[in-house]
Amino acid sequence: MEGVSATARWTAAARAVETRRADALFTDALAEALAGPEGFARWERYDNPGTTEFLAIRTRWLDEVIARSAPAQVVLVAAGLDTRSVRLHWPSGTVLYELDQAALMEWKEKRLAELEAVHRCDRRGIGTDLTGPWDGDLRAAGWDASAPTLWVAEGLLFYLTEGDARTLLERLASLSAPGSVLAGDLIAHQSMISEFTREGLARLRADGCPWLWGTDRPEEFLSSCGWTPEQVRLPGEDGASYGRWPWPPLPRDTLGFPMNYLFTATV
Ligand SMILES: C[S@@+](CC[C@H](N)C(=O)[O-])C[C@H]1O[C@@H](n2cnc3c(N)ncnc32)[C@H](O)[C@@H]1O
Repeated sequence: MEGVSATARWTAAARAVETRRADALFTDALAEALAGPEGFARWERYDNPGTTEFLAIRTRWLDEVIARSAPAQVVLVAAGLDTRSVRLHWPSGTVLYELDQAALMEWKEKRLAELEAVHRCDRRGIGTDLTGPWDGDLRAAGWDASAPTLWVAEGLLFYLTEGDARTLLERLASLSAPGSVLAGDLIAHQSMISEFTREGLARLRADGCPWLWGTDRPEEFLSSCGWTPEQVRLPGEDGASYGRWPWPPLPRDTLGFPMNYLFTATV
């Protein structure tokens, strides 16, 4: 696994670390095996104050969005080594589509089979490039354009150029039947210039998986892509702390601090 795909092992390692805690916000029993030594090496290499805490909060927050929305079809846009198909309880009949780069999906299928993973929904993995015309691959896998979809773009948008992220979100909006929801995360532009993240950013760049952009106006960005923002939260804010965020929530215009936005939006 190379380039940006390898970042999936980093976030799997972060889920494994959370899983080991007595007060874990979720249990991902496969994360340790999926991360492997490479994932843990990256977890150490990219760690910044708040990074591991944020990844745990993000996972839990999106788990709750999924539980609340409970749509019949869910698409993990850049699924990486996510194991929600195994670890969440899905209403019967749920179809979960996982999109990610072909090499990653191939590796993941093989590893999940070796680990004898038992999926609790109808899971369909699709290898595709999210900067290309990927929706044909999704349709071919059985996705129903006439039914609402919950799209989950977790840990993806800042690895794309702003133009590619915009094209992707616009395409998701145009594909979405009424009642569809988009959930995910964005990084703040400030994080790209913060001293706190400088070393981590340089390491990501050196490893061929740089963060490419961020925005300090998440609501405006989502609206301009055809989405109506519903919830936008910084870690530590109401409903996005879980006792895991060690600092008070920072005002949005606190310059120089790394920040991540969690969001939901509707069409
Ligand atoms: C940090 S990982 C996040 C994975 C997963 N959502 C998680 O939270 O663990 C970023 C993922 O984006 C995927 N990705 C980045 N650019 C992509 C593209 N153009 N097409 C498909 N997948 C892409 C990578 O392969 C990788 O799995």
